[in-house]
Amino acid sequence: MPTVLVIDDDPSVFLLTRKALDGVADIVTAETADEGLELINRRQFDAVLLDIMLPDRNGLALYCEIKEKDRRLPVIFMTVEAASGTAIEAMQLGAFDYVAKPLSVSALRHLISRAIEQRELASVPVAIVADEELAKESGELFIGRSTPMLEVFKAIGRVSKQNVPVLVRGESGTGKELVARALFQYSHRAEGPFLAVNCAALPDTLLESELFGYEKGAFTGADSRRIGKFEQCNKGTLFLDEIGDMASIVQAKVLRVLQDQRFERIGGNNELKTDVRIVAATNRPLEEMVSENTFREDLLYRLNAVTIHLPPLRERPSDIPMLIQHFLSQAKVEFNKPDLEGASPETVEMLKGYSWPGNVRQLRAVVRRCVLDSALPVLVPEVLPNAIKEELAKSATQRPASAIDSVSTASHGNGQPSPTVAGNGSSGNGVSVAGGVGDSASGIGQDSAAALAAPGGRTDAVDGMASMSNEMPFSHDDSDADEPNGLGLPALVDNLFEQKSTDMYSEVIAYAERYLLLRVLRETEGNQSKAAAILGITRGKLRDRIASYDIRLESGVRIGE
Ligand SMILES: Nc1ncnc2c1ncn2[C@@H]1O[C@H](COP(=O)(O)OP(=O)(O)OP(=O)(O)O)[C@@H](O)[C@H]1O
Repeated sequence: MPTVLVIDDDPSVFLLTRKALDGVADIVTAETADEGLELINRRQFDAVLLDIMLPDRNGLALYCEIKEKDRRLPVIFMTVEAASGTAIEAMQLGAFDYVAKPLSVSALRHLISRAIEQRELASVPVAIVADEELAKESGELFIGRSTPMLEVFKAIGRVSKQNVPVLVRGESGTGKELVARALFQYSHRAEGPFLAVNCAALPDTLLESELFGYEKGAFTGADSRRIGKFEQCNKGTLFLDEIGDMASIVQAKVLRVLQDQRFERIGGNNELKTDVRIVAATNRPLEEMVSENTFREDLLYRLNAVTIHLPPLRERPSDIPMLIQHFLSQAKVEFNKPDLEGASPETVEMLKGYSWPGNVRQLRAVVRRCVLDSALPVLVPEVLPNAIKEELAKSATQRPASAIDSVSTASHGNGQPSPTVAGNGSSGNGVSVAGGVGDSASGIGQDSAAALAAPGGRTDAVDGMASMSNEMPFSHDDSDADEPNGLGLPALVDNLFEQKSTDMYSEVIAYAERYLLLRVLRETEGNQSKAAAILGITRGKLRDRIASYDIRLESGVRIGE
């Protein structure tokens, strides 16, 4: 049974708490701060109920001492005070909750049960570590290690130094503006300006003057000449977000800039020249809009010479742990939460399982909200928004049990392990580069892309998460008789004794290794990159091990004869 420490000099509180927690937890009591601290030094508690006004010390001061000993211990403050100041201070310090006396039995029972439950959930090692150092070095990182994101990074590398317009497509919140910034940062124009205009945010006439400027007297209210973004951005990069929302008159003018880099200010006769690279973004079906005559076909052809597609987050769940770590680390620094340790394995699993309709922007918002809401140093599932819990609960009831076991993996026709097996249904071809841009310039290859996304240390925590989320190999129950299920280990050892083996060590290790490889490859649906990440070995080493155990990635992951 869990144990709750109640520190209060009012014996009636002991009685009440005992009644409230009957059958839920044992109670240990202390009447002074010193007595309470001494008990905490001697033994483990699952929650503390702490009075603010103690005879020998202020409860808030004692709270800080308790946290030094055990920062995961949930502490609930009690007070008779009506002033809001202490409540605010207590919550700022990271108290689990704050209740006013007189206490209600049922509310107290509920609150302490919740604290005990969270303490239990938070008592596991964190799956993802919130790392202040990462936040300091990361700045505006563009994160991704999934195959489609590596394709995006490679495409940025291929085209960033080419002076061509780029069209970035993808759902809202997938990082289209980050692509535009990366294209700018890795271009010859990096010393020039980068300006962004959201075409959907401005009415048509305002957008036109924003982009092209106007002369004094061009229209009522134009008291002086105004320089537009195309002029301001000379020798730089202009990001036109939501280009599908641009009115046709503005489309025509933008087309002219794209064709010969010339334009006039509104109300002006002088033809002006500018040298601007345009990166445009949209989530709208521009081809359909062309057939409906709401978007100019010639502008679409000009813009989509190079197109970069950003995949939605649900198609690249392997990026989620790294993104969580990035946002957690940032929030830890920004919200000044030095005690924040990270996210529990269950929380990470839940975040990985959600569909993220708002993509990375939504994930960022959720992580930040959780950091703000969490009273414990470890983010546990309880702090997740209801929308996530509800969706996961719904999909858990709908998922057929057999789905978990089905492994379908691509392979080369020759039956050899495929070096690039695509998991989770994503094509791995997130980027299409058309016309005018050769393959020669490859500024950001796989390695630099990973470096761009993942400064040192980050992957360890992510790998730690992945391996923790798996079952222990030898307890895995696998009914397929052709494959080792780990359960035969004791029998194997017995057998080897019987045979008077002189090579028991390598035989047992080989058995365990084969089982482990198979289990992890099943888990990743044959995706070797993911498997290598989970195992904490390089892909080369994994390929080598797969070959040496003759594991074939065919319609299922199998170990050969
Ligand atoms: N891969 C990523 N790594 C780190 N942060 C990301 C990533 N993708 C998106 N973000 C963050 O998510 C938020 C939304 O990104 P961004 O504004 O680039 O999306 P968008 O696709 O342009 O959205 P919209 O279409 O709504 O304008 C930003 O805070 C951005 O920094």
